[in-house]
Amino acid sequence: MTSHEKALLAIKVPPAPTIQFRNFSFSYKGQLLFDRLDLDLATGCWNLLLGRSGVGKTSLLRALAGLLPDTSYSGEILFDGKKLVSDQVSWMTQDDLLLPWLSVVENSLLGNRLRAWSRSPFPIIARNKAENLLRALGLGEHLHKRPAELSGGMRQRVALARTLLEDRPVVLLDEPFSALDALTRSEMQDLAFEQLMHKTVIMITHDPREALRLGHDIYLLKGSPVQLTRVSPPETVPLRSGFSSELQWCENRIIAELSLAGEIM
Ligand SMILES: Nc1ncnc2c1ncn2[C@@H]1O[C@H](COP(=O)(O)OP(=O)(O)OP(=O)(O)O)[C@@H](O)[C@H]1O
Repeated sequence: MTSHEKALLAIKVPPAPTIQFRNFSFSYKGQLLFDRLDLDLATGCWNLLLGRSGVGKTSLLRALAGLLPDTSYSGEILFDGKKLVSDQVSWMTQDDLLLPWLSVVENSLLGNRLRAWSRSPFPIIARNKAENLLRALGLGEHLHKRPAELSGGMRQRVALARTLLEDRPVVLLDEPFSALDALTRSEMQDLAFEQLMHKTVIMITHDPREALRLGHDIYLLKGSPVQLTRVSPPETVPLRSGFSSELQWCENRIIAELSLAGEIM
């Protein structure tokens, strides 16, 4: 390996920043979705968001990604006490956004390509890393296929690979495992959890059990404007599994909290 290649591999991702919403209000077409929200998200942890469809979960991710028009919100979202800097956040949206004319590997490296890293002296390293990750995601047989040749679950895994390869300190995941069968879902959760160790992850799910498996912190979004309730999962570390009475109790509590507020997911 050349010294240039060693230098590239030695590049460290900056540590996950603290994230604070301060007095954050957001309206969409006259509907006040968030009203003076104050929220501190745990750094280097998985923060899970649950709530009924349309309550405002994706809007919260959009706000974190810096994608809300300036005129639509007030208040602040602070990363280590400052405004968002580009390259801090990667976002896996509900739609996989794969480009139909690119192969699986090329789609997974889209971020590199857009930043013209593919013209850097190290395209082989990036490509090898992508191919290894895609193999770990069970896509080894499909590296050179186009998205149209893949199932929904496979496409979702390519989108997950692209997000993981971005290697940003803050990762936003909008229902990343929803198209997967139960076994693949559990395997992909394990892999994503390992890959995103020490990053701040904010993930939306409709599945209380998934939230309890992965979450260091769990937030329920209810009502309009949104009220956030924090639910503490069991003391054990994620990836929690099995059917312990404590997990069952927490799952029942989440469902009860959302039903009490008339929230049906
Ligand atoms: N850019 C936008 N385009 C369309 N609708 C929006 C937009 N931003 C906010 N909204 C509206 O804000 C509300 C919250 O939407 P949001 O997508 O945040 O909900 P959600 O909780 O993520 O829903 P789901 O679980 O169905 O994805 C909805 O009524 C939605 O129509």
